[in-house]
Amino acid sequence: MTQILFRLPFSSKIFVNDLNSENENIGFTSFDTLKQLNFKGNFKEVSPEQLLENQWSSSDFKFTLNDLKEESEEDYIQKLGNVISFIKKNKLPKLVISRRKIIGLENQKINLSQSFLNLIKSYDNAFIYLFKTEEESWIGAFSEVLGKFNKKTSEFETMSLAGTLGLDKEWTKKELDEQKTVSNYVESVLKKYSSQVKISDTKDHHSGNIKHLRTDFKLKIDEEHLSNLITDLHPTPAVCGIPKDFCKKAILNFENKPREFYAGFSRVEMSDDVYFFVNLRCAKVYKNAAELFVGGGITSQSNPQKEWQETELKSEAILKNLSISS
Ligand SMILES: C=C(O[C@@H]1C=C(C(=O)O)C=C[C@H]1O)C(=O)O
Repeated sequence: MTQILFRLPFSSKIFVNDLNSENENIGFTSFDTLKQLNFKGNFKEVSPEQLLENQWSSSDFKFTLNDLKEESEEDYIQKLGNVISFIKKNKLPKLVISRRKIIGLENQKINLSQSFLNLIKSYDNAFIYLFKTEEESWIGAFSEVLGKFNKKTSEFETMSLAGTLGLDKEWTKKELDEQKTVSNYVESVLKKYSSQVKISDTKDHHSGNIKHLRTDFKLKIDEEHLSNLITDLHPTPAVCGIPKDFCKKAILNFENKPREFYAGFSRVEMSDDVYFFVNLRCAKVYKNAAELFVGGGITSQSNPQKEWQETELKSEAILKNLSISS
């Protein structure tokens, strides 16, 4: 059965699609935009207790991950060395590279309903979701907004989110430049849609054990331009790079497999607002394993060892909330 559970940022309500209508008010688009997955049904609120009455477990899935071998730290660090040479040669401000961390589940299972509830408790500011179809299941929790459109006021909001450090560390030029690249890109796209774009100061954005730099943008747009604007914005240099198409090709060459829904985006239509969230801090769950997708912005200033550690830190966002048992 194709079902999705979700909770919007700063909300206490959990929704499930009720399968009773043909409406498709929630869906996901893959990073390369070639795959779309929409869920039918109206949204029905459910309580945590109701969720736990009918628990989703990885042991009920039929799909398995065939190749459980993951990219080693050594291989990833070596690859990042090549990425940095490529960035220098092509004078790229930034290129986002990712990997998959694999958690094998030999004689173990993940209680996905409980994991979803754990994520809700951990991340008040995040969009949290869990879905399963006949072929795949994903779970994710992150707070990066690609767009939020209010149907009554026509106000559109987005953010530039980049740069990653532990909570106790001080920002350096590397992260400030990296985030500025994203802000400049977002501003240049938004200016095509309005001459009045409001831009906030840049501030810290906390996400569990790490922090990012964030700038907010607001403007008014015609509703008919919403989907073009989203297509224009995606993928931002927070998940891809500059120039966009050149970096998309480079990502395909450097990464071993397509990103699927990782670094793509979701669309959630509620009565007043339409939300688009960047799908980061997420995992694809199989009967025998979970694949955690993690990446980071690489620049000519990057230190490969630190970039590896950054992906390890990011993987904890989901990993420490997975309810795994034998
Ligand atoms: C690419 C990821 O995160 C993105 C990249 C960041 C960075 O490079 O510092 C920070 C936040 C996200 O926009 C990820 O979580 O996998």
